[in-house]
Amino acid sequence: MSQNSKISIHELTKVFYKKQNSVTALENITIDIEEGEFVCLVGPSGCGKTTLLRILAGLENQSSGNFKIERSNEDRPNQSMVFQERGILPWLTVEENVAFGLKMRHLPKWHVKERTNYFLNKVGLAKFAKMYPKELSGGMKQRVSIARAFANDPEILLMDEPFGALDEQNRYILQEELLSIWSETKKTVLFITHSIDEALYLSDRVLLMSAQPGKIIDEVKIDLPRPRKLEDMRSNQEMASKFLDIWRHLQVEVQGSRL
Ligand SMILES: Nc1ncnc2c1ncn2[C@@H]1O[C@H](COP(=O)(O)OP(=O)(O)OP(=O)(O)O)[C@@H](O)[C@H]1O
Repeated sequence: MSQNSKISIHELTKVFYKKQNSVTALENITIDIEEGEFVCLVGPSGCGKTTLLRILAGLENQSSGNFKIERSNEDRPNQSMVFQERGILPWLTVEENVAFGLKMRHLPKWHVKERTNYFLNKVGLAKFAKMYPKELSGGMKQRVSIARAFANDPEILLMDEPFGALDEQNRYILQEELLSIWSETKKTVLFITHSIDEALYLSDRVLLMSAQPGKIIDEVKIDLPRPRKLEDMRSNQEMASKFLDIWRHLQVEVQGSRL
C-alpha cells in the first residue's frame, strides 16, 4: 500500500454462488488509488467492474481479500455513487434531490441551502431547481446526480458509466463539467467506462481488466496536462497510440471471453 493511498484494495476476490453454479466475478484484485486521483476502469462486459464498485460502496461483500478507504473526516460519508440511470428520486425536485444527502445528515439548513445552490450553479441547473425529474432531459438528470454526489462531500466518488446513455454532444459537455468540478474539489474518483476516449480524456490512470474472472492486467498512465481539451487529445500522437493499446487489449479480452 502506498503512503498516499485513498483507496487500497488488496487481493480481493468475489464469487457469486447460484444453486450448483458459481461465478468468479473478481479474482485477486489489488489496486492503490491516491488521494485526488481520477482513475478509470475499462474492461469487457461482465468482467466485474460494477461488482467492484458495489463492494467499495458496501452494497456487496467480497468473498476474500480486503479494502480500505482512508478517512479524512468522520462526518463525511464514505462514498457517493453515480450510476448511468436510476440515480435520482422522481418524487423530489431537482434541488431536493441535490440536498437529499445533506439533509439526511441533519446539517444546518443554511449550509444545505448554500451547498445545494453552489452545485446547482456548477452544473447549470439553478433555473431548474423547482422542476421534477420527469420534466428533465437525460443529460439534465445526470447533472442532478453529479451535483448531488459532489454536494455530499464524500471521501470518494464511485461512478458507474454515468454518461453511458447520453448522446456524444451531451456526453462531452458533461465530461467537461465533471472535470471542472473535480479540479476544484480534488475528489478521488473511480470511474467505469466502456469508452476509451472518455477514459483517456478524464483520467490520470486507466486500469485494464481481463474478461471473467476480472483481474487487473495492466495500467496506462495519462500524463496529458490539465485542463484538457478533446481537440488536444485527438491531435496528440502519444494519446493515439494509447488509444490503440487499450483498443487492442479490449479486442483480445472480448474475443477470449467468446471462445
Ligand atoms: N448478484 C449477482 N448474482 C450472481 N451473479 C452476479 C451478480 N452480480 C453480478 N454477477 C455476475 O458477475 C459477473 C460480473 O458482473 P458485473 O456486472 O460486475 O460486470 P461488468 O463488468 O460491470 O459488466 P458490464 O460492463 O456489462 O456492465 C457477471 O458474470 C455477472 O453475471
